[in-house]
Amino acid sequence: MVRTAVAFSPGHISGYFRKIAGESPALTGSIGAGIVIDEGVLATASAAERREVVVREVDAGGRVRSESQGSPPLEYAMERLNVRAHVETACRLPIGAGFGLSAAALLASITAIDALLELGLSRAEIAAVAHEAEVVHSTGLGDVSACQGGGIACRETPGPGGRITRIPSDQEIWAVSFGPLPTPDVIGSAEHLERVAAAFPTGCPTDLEGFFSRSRAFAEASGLVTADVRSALEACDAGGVLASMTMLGRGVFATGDGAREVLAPFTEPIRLNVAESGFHLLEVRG
Ligand SMILES: Nc1ncnc2c1ncn2[C@@H]1O[C@H](COP(=O)(O)OP(=O)(O)O)[C@@H](O)[C@H]1O
Ligand SMILES: CC(C)(COP(=O)(O)O)[C@@H](O)C(=O)O
Repeated sequence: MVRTAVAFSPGHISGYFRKIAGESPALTGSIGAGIVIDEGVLATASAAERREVVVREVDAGGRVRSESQGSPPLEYAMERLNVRAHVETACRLPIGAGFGLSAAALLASITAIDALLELGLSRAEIAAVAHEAEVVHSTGLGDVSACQGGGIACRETPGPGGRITRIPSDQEIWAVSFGPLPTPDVIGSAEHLERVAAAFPTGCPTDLEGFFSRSRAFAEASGLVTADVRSALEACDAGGVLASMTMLGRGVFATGDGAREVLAPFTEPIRLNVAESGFHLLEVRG
């Protein structure tokens, strides 16, 4: 039997963020808040002579919807660790749509590689490599920080070692995705970042409602709302449903009575729960 290690990381819907630029990738990141979600990325690592990554998007029944080879941030992380491995990732949520899957893929894959090759990395070391890969590849700023634990996470200082407060919640979250919004296009643009910084709300939320109101105010002031997102937000407003835009994706997330019904006419809503915990190893076989 081939020896494999399997790990999971939750994804993260960012509600609002502000880039904090530091002198190195480790000191660069974002502050802001988001929901760590129970859907994310499952990574399976096995021994290989080269660095190989297979990325799969699967449906609710586990059937493969799309398959591709390679993941630049993940290959960067393997290079940084000076290891070779074959990694397969699987996710049910769409990639690039603001569900923090690049960070989840990194955290799950590095955790699996660490177990497979018995590298002895601590959680903080896994998060540090994942965060550096995100920053270097402009695929995220605060998702790795958030996905170290569960809840509605408010990041008060940048980087995976930063100060984070977490509020647990058993409220259902409903999300729709109209397609990707490439993260590098936004966080690599000085103009976008300036507007995003000016839109940043003050203080950390103390409950889900406070998180939604801050997220929505940010989305409106950020200039990032697209026409399809606008239509869904207006429908939520008309139905008295708390909602905002998935940062950074062309999507909407909502909560409370009627959220699913209001979003259903747009495209199939996805049901999510607030995660209870962060990335973790599931098993080592063989
Ligand atoms: N499930 C995954 N497995 C491997 N790599 C991934 C995965 N999801 C995202 N990535 C990497 O991250 C890049 C997209 O990053 P980004 O636009 O930030 O997506 P997201 O919003 O889902 O985090 C992809 O091109 C790929 O290199
Ligand atoms: C919003 C974003 C910069 C990107 O998030 P995603 O597109 O999901 O990778 C996130 O990392 C954050 O700092 O809040």
